[in-house]
Amino acid sequence: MINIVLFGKPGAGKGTQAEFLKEKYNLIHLSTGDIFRFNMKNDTALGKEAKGYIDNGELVPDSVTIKMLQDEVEKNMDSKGFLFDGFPRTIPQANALDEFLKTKNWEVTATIALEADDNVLVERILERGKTSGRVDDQDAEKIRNRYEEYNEKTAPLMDFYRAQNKFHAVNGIGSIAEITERLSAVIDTL
Ligand SMILES: Nc1ncnc2c1ncn2[C@@H]1O[C@H](COP(=O)(O)OP(=O)(O)O)[C@@H](O)[C@H]1O
Repeated sequence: MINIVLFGKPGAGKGTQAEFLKEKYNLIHLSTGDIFRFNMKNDTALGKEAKGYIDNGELVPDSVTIKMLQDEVEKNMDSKGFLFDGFPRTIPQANALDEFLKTKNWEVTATIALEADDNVLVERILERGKTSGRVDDQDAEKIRNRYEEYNEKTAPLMDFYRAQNKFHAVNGIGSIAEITERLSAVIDTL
């Protein structure tokens, strides 16, 4: 069982890299952002609840997100491991994940951060916004809000995982293939 948390600011490339890593290591990719967007598109109760927060670049409340994530893990109990993308994003989420995995006799194996400069990331998001249809990708103020949420609520997770000796960082600037190689180099040591 190998459980990897992909970590990084909005636009860092977590989703792009997860697509390659899940094939290479035979992991289930759980992207909370993708799950929320799927629910919004299908207008489910969960989608309706999350939409206001997401469109404004705010985090969805922990209670909603934690429950959703646990349900997705439960649906994939026969997997060889998970690639968590966009979760945890707060300290309460990280604690909930640890406790939940413990009930299965599992744990977070490692957290790997994709690092890149804010200016590069904002450019990437605006570029993605031209085609993604994501409301939260198209407006500079909403993007700024996501960075504020990240700095305030998500950045403290680096110390949380460092304290457990589970934090690794790789340079997120380069070609997609180069970055997959850098991530793989870390995963291969686990
Ligand atoms: N773990 C989470 N906790 C709370 N809200 C979340 C979480 N994951 C995703 N969301 C919501 O979904 C939005 C989009 O998520 P995602 O696609 O992962 O964003 P990004 O490209 O900004 O990293 C977030 O801005 C937030 O509103």
